[in-house]
Amino acid sequence: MSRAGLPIETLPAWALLNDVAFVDIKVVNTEEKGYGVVCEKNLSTKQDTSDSPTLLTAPHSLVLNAEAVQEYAKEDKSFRQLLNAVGHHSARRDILLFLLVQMVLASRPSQPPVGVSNPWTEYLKFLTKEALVPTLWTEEERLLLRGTSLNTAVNAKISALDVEFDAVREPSSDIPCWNDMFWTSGAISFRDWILLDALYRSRCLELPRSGESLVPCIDMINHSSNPTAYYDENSKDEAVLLLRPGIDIAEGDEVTISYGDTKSAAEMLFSYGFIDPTSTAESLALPLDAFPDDPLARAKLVLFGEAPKVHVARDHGSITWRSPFAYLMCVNEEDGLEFRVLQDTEGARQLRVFWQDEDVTDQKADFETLIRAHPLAAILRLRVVTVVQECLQAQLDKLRGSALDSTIAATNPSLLREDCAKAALLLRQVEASILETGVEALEKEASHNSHIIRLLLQRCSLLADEDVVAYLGSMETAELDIANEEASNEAEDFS
Ligand SMILES: C[S@@+](CC[C@H](N)C(=O)[O-])C[C@H]1O[C@@H](n2cnc3c(N)ncnc32)[C@H](O)[C@@H]1O
Repeated sequence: MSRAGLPIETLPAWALLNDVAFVDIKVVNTEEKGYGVVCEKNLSTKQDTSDSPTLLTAPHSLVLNAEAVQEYAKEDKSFRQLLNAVGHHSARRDILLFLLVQMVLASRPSQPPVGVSNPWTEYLKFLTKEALVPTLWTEEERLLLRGTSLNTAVNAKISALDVEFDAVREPSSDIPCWNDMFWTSGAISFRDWILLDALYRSRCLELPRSGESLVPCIDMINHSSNPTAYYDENSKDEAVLLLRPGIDIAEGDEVTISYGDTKSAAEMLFSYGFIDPTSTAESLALPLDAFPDDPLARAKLVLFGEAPKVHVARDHGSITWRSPFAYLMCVNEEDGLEFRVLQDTEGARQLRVFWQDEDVTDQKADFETLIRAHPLAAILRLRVVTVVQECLQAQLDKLRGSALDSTIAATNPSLLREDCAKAALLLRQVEASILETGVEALEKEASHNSHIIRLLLQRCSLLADEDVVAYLGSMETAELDIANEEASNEAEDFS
């Protein structure tokens, strides 16, 4: 759907009409970040201990959240029909449906109306440049993400959006005007739905009282790791932009906020379409597969209830990791794990998990603590460390095995936008570096753990236990293989 655009120079007039107040700041076209906000005079909060100066105020009536969507629906019959047919699923989906209606209105000013115009219909015309989030990358560009933690996530998101678009389209066929838009004229496409999702994700704010919301004009503020401003809601429920304390900002300087200082490079690229190397937390999340030969794998996955992951983070060079599922994955019946299906008082069947005969269903994500009292705790922990290490190593191998140069060489360069290639390269470098440090740290942790186990076993004469000996034996063989490999690599070093 082609959306009409409005020049940014007309935003002050829109703001005036809709009670949005800009104080000493204005929206400009920046070089690389699309629109942004700059100061119109020098401002300082260095000396002043009074309240932070307000730079922008937007009335509560313009804050677009789930509640506001319900209010708009009261005024607009065709939107209400659409919302009742396919909405009330989540705040996000309701807001996307509202934006869809505004997008239709903005693109078909002379056609028979679907929906009622409101300030958002015009405001959308200022947002013509979409964030380059990977769901909007071409298929060729998405190949640049192979081997990164985003590869599966982006493809899964596109599939989920496809399912969601169908769920929106199907019931709308019973409403004549929407049947025409979605089916007969085909004016609304899947691409439009992807665009709306990207727009929402890259501009959504978390307000203290209104929750997940879009706020016109405050969504023009770009991100920095050294932000000069922050947003909030005041006592009149207006959304406000405030200068941070202890800030000196000169006329012409950009005013920035933080989009989240704990977001990883992959999360920043996924949600906002850029990676700021100075501000991303050094972390990544990888999917973790259950053991294919584990007879309890299905029960463990059902009980766990969310996609199993390994989270790795690096802070000042040292690695921390977290993977609640890895702990559940590494315990079995012989260790004291048991699944039972129990019937509650209303007759519903529930999957419960028992550890050492105790119902620990409520602690399913904390087997790290539960295993501590087990006589073979050190061995269980070693299993987990090995699983996590293998997960990181497999990801590193994937990343190295899909080098960016060869992907670019195999693709028609005119099909790749420079910004996408640059962002993919940066993501690959960041993730490879974290994975390398992670694999090294986990190797050390595994070898330290097996050393401790050996000492413990010697002390307890547990070496008689055949299973333990066999397990340690296989660990040792693997370690020996690595050592031999290293020795043969060294032999090629003629220096
Ligand atoms: C909330 S909007 C900010 C206004 C936006 N620049 C515009 O033109 O409408 C967020 C988008 O701005 C861009 N952006 C914000 N901060 C950035 C930064 N530090 N570097 C590059 N792009 C940035 C990204 O495209 C991001 O998805």
